[in-house]
Amino acid sequence: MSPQQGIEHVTDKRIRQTLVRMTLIGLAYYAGAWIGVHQTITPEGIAVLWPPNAVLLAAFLVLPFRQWPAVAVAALCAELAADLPSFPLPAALAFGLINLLETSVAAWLIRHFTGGEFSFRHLRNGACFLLFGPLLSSTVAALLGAGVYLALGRADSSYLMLWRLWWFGDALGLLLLTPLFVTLWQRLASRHPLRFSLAGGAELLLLWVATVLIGMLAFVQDTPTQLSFHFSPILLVPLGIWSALRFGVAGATLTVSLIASLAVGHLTRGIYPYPGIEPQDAVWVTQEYLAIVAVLSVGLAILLHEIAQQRLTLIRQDNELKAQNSLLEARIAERTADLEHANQALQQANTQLEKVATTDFLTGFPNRRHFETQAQRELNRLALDQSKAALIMFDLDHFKSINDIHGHEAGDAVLRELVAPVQAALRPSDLFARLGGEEFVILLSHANRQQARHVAERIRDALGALEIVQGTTRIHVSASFGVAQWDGSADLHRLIQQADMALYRAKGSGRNCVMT
Ligand SMILES: Nc1nc2c(ncn2[C@@H]2O[C@H](COP(=O)(O)OP(=O)(O)OP(=O)(O)O)[C@@H](O)[C@H]2O)c(=O)[nH]1
Repeated sequence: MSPQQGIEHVTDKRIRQTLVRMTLIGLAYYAGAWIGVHQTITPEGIAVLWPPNAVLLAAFLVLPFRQWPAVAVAALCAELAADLPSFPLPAALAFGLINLLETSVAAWLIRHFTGGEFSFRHLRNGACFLLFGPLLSSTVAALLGAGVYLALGRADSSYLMLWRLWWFGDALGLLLLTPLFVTLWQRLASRHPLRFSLAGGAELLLLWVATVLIGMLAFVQDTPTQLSFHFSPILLVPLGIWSALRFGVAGATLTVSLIASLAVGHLTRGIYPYPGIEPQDAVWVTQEYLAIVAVLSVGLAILLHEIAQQRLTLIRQDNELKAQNSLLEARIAERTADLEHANQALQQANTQLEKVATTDFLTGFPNRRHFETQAQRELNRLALDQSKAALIMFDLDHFKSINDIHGHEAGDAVLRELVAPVQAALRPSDLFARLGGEEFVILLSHANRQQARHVAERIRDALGALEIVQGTTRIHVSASFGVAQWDGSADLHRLIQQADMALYRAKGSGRNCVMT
């Protein structure tokens, strides 16, 4: 299908739809007018309710604005068809225009103040309908309609009486039938027009059977000789409430319509419900009664629907909130895990950094800086205890020659391998560090000069026995030692200086010896 053909197809479909709707509305309007004239007029000539305007208002409420002119034409034709046998053309035209004005103004105001798609599902919509429909538009239309009646010269009533007749009939028609038509229209247009369970159907049947039975008794003016119990129309109110509670707006509008048809059926046959009052007043009271039943039942149904909707919205919002909460919790857990991970990595990096900062990279033993910190702390502790300590410094002999002869790598290997025998000669509490180059230092806690000298000799022997294998070469080393006794007050640097001077003397005395 080409785009042009597509557009034509859509246009044809719209025209067809509009024509079908015009026909349906015209027929419904005509049927309403016929029922209004033939089925709702009491022997006193009072039209209890006027249905065609309810058809028109429902159409204006549910159809798009662009279809309003078609609706108006259909309604006008139907009005003329219904009126012309009994009224002259100008009067029929005037009635049609008044009805159109009443319903279109009401629909425009209702839709303007409710916004969006209209339905009897919100209290605001119900209130706007009540205000702008039966209360406002019908009142004003009745002023015009009564004027036309008076102008025709056929009425034997006063203008005020004619206005009241018109208003009550119109308003009651709108009140009882517009919610029914709108709700049924929307039900039929929806995907699931009828959703009924067997139990629900049975309950509805019971409700309507009860309504018919009570209605047959309630709208009859009984005399004391008939029944000792007076069936008042008030007995039907609980049934209206029942329908609202159990069957929503659709059920309530149908039940109210059933009650209305029972009431109207009796009134038109000259049977009046209220004992002791004039027939005309009984009609007024019945009209008021029907209006109250309609407002109560349909209003309650709308209120319940709105509460249920709000409950659903709350549940949905609550679920969304819960979902967002769990999402948030998951994110927080994720972030916390990330943070813990980062924290661990940071701690590892810190430990690594601290190790690098305090360790000699070649031997893996404390470096000078770390030794100085540790040793100073140890001396402070020993000073408090008034304990002894001694310091050994040793330096490999002719290390330069090892580097020169065997290479720097071999020199490194010597430095690495001497650590184990030195450590083996020490206690775990002794502090051993590489000061730099081929120079090492040892702090011996609780040791005097003599004990330190023994340790130094033990290390010297161990180093002398050390054989470092480099390929085919075997390297032997010796070291010179300087020992200093801590005097308990001198600081670490002075102690190192004294040991260094002793070491210097050892070097001067031919090396491979211990000097104190
Ligand atoms: N392989 C190697 N050599 C080092 C390292 N640190 C210092 N040296 C070398 O150690 C040597 C020290 O030489 P000197 O200070 O002359 O001392 P010596 O040759 O041991 O002579 P005396 O101490 O007087 O017996 C230098 O050649 C430095 O380059 C190191 O980490 N690895």
